[in-house]
Amino acid sequence: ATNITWWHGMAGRNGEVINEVAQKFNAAQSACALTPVSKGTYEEALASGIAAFRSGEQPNILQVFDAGAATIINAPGAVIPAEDLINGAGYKFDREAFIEGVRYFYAAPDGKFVGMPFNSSAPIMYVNTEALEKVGVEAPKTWEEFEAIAPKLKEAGYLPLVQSQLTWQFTENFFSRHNIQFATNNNGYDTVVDTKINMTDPNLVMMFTKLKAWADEGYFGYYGAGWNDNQKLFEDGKAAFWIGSSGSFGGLQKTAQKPFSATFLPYWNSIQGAGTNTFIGGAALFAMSGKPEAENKCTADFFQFLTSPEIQKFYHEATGYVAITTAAYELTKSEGYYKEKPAAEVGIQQLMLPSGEWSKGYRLGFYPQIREIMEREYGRIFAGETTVEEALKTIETEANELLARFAKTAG
Ligand SMILES: O=P(O)(O)OC[C@H](O)CO
Repeated sequence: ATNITWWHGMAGRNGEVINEVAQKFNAAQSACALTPVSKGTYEEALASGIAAFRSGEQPNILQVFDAGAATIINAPGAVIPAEDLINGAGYKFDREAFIEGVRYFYAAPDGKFVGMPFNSSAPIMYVNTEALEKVGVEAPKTWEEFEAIAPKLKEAGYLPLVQSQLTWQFTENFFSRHNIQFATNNNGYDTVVDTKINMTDPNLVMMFTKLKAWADEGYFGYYGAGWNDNQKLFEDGKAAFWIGSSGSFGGLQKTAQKPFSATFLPYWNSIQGAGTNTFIGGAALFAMSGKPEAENKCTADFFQFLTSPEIQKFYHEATGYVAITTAAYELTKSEGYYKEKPAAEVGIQQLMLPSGEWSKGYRLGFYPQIREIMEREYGRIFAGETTVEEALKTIETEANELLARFAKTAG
């Protein structure tokens, strides 16, 4: 068989499921043997993949997360667009088979899929149903409703709110959920040249001012920037709400000590036009160039295998990442899975909420580094070392420097 490798950035339950997907592919045919290799986090997988490409040691397939989209799509000659690879192998790539949210995110400006959509997610709100029943309150749809019930939850001994990613959930998706422009040049999708980020938006200032006030009042817990730093209190049943990835659903079913449900990421009712959809999180798979023909054919076979409704459904149900093709979503629905597990449908429903001009996410260069700046400054806000205004201004200034630098490297 022809051997191909797949570098990824997943751990825990989601890492196990990657191995199961590879086993299914290997069992389904005999021409190709796929080996998945964990490279650590998403950030580490991207960095390893780019470094390996420079030294000619790249894997056949590299998983790249949303924040790395601009980096990989603008890396000259690093990848073969998924669509070209699949069509070149004799399959027919069907853009329309994919749900709308994934159609543009990893695509070139002309709509061609550069990345192969794989694990797509939405930031949703997980709900400790026992806590809500005890206190006699409903899960909030808006942050105003959250503010109204937070004192009651605290009074009953619960930490009202935790989250796992202030960058993705309270920054990038804040702009989507409230339909506010995040960056110039069409949120960066049109060009990398002279693109500037909008971190000093008064609404974002308000969101972080509220989070800090909630933290001071004991309504919100912040335990660090690591994605796993903040979910334990929810798993243990001590927090009422946790904003997490829909892709954490599979793992949470194993770790949650208390029954839970899920609902949409809240928004501010006071912000006009709010309530739009969030954009897809998670990651896509990129076929790296410089590989022999036979290996590329195996990569194409694997990508094609991934689009089958059965594999999609398996992956969706095992992890909580959304079904990325309409056929897989319909298949899952028709089998009654969401009747049994309504929380598993929340992610895709949130992606399918009415969209707005600015709810489509962003494409910004050096974005993993920009997130590091955000994490540093957000940490300083909660440690009381800076004000929200100062922190956001610092992020904006440093991010714009990085964006200008990226425009130069991308030519
Ligand atoms: O936890 P995931 O895989 O849904 O990813 C969340 C973000 O999109 C990562 O940037």
